[in-house]
Amino acid sequence: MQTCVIKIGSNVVTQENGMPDFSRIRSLCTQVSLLKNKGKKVVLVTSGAVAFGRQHIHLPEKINPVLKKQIWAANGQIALIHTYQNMFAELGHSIAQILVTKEDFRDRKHYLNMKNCIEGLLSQGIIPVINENDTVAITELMFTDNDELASLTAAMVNADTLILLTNVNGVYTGPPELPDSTLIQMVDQLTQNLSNFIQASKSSFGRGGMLTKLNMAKKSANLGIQVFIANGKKEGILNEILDGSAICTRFDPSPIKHSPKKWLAHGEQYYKGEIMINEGAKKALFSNKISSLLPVGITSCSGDFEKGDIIRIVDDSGNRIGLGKAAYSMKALGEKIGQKKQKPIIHYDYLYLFTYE
Ligand SMILES: Nc1ncnc2c1ncn2[C@@H]1O[C@H](COP(=O)(O)OP(=O)(O)O)[C@@H](O)[C@H]1O
Ligand SMILES: N[C@@H](CCC(=O)OP(=O)(O)O)C(=O)O
Repeated sequence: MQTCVIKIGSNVVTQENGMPDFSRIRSLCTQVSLLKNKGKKVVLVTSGAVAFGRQHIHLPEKINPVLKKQIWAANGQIALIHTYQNMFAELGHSIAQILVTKEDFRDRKHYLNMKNCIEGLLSQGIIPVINENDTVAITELMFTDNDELASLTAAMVNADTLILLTNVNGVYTGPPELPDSTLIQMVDQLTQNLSNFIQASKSSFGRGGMLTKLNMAKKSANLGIQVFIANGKKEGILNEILDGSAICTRFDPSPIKHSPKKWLAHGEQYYKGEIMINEGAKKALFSNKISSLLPVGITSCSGDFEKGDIIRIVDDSGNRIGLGKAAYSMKALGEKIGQKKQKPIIHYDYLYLFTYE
């Protein structure tokens, strides 16, 4: 482990009665500090703004639930980040707050700016502490939950490890509280689909539940990032993960993907246009040879994309094939469709095929 993104769930930073769990947060800060002292780079993604805010701000029942969440998050984020700031300061570390929305991952420029900032912080030994900007991120602008944000962050900073800390030891074969349920300790490419094991239940402050954790863990592992879903309430868990003794679920990583492909892997909700390709182009993309996508293999395009936007590729039956970064705009492509000897619309380095998943 060299660069690690650690996601701390709402139910890790709160007690069962919903009050902030300061001793747990202190323990995690101490554990992170130990990792840093061993030379590891650590990025934290922490939930808890809503849970912290709810403790201090009492709102009338009739207020719209979305507005309630915005108010609690806007208030609670202050206490949450101060808690981390004070506790890390006692351990001799500086932190930085980064609040993000999905929009920041959509645009390659925003994405690279954010990536540069986080890398800059890491190079100065500062711990980036990330949360979703819940005051602006509502409905379709929202990440599924912070597990998705953590997984996007791990891909962005080229982390080799992603740790999703929650209140159970990992993924079980049934409800974790039932004696028949067993912990799945290792997941790899050959492991059968686990989603049937997951119950819809989640913590009272959490959002996505175990299913998002599972999906995000699989996606990250496919990009070459090793993932652990582990119990953040367990004392010394980070050190146990580091020395291999943790009782948790580990997702074995596939070979590492090139960095732009990692950005694209999470881009399915962000694409701005779609291009349909013919059978010959499909064969070329899926062959063992490194192939960029050329206009000659394109039969039609739709949407409105500019150079640098993410575009989705479909085959002539409309099946989704992959995503890519447009090398030029939809307008420029319109004049080249079906023509030979034109510049690739998607360069191989910026092409992500869904077969990787
Ligand atoms: N098969 C399963 N294995 C493990 N946990 C499960 C499973 N099915 C449902 N869960 C529930 O998922 C919860 C964790 O998800 P969530 O509440 O979103 O956590 P967090 O707030 O840490 O993101 C656990 O507390 C557990 O009750
Ligand atoms: N941004 C929200 C986190 C929501 C969320 O994803 O919670 P969780 O499922 O516990 O990680 C907050 O800080 O309250």
